[in-house]
Amino acid sequence: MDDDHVNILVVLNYQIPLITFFLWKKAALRVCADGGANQLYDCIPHFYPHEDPTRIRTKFKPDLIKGDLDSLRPEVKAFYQGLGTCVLDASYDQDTTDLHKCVSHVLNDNVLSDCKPNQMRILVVGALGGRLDHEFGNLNILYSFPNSRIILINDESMVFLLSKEFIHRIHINRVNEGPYCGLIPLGNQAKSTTTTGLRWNLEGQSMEFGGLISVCNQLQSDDVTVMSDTDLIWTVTIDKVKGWLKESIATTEL
Ligand SMILES: Nc1ncnc2c1ncn2[C@@H]1O[C@H](COP(=O)(O)OP(=O)(O)OP(=O)(O)O)[C@@H](O)[C@H]1O
Ligand SMILES: Cc1ncc(C[n+]2csc(CCO)c2C)c(N)n1
Repeated sequence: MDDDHVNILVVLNYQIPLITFFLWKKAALRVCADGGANQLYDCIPHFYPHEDPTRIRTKFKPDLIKGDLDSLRPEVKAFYQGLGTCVLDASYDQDTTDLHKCVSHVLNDNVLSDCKPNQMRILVVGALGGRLDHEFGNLNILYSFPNSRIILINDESMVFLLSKEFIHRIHINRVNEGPYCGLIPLGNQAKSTTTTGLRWNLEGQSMEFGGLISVCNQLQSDDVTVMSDTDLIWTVTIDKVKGWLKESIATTEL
């Protein structure tokens, strides 16, 4: 997380993980996808039970709410608009998800002056573990914007796409990440994948659903390399005790 990229946080309409508070501090822009704003509004006072709810909600003000706005509650919209949050209605589009609308806006509409799309890292919370159709929609975002840096993240896992165009060298921050990982050929057969740095490396094998897919693999090095003829989903677990999660709420300045 600590490199040259500009972090953009997108909050979805599902349980807000603890790591959100750590990512909030690191983000240059905070976006809620439609009902993601309800989640934020509702959960903040629970995370900070000793604080005045309005004061603490004001501290966690999103910059933007975008979507078809069929989930955003009127009092939540009014509250954040009153604080200056920009609310964008894209209800004319019923073919793409609210997450798609947010990511497309962030990448294409010059939301951060001086920051080009290739400098951005979009961190999405609330994408994993909920409704399965939404979860597939959320994974589909990785395939819809394959040349962008988009990470789905919760307190258990982080997930991103490895494009077949590159040989990937993934640096593992072992304080926060591991020990488990997976390489998933979602959608297509991967005819040949080669890895290093894993307990069960692939050596040119084929992977496909119904046959071999690499789940419950383990990290064995601080650097993992992956080369494949097909885009692959990479996922790695997040250590629940150390690192980011420990820092998450405790160090948030109020
Ligand atoms: N249960 C869930 N599990 C995982 N992701 C979810 C879930 N519910 C919503 N999301 C994500 O949050 C975004 C905003 O959801 P919201 O409930 O506001 O709208 P929706 O009408 O259900 O979704 P959409 O308009 O995108 O179809 C969705 O685009 C999706 O990415
Ligand atoms: C084949 C097909 N399946 C589902 C939808 C519906 N849909 C997809 S994304 C979305 C959310 C809009 O915010 C809705 C309603 C569609 N349009 N086309």
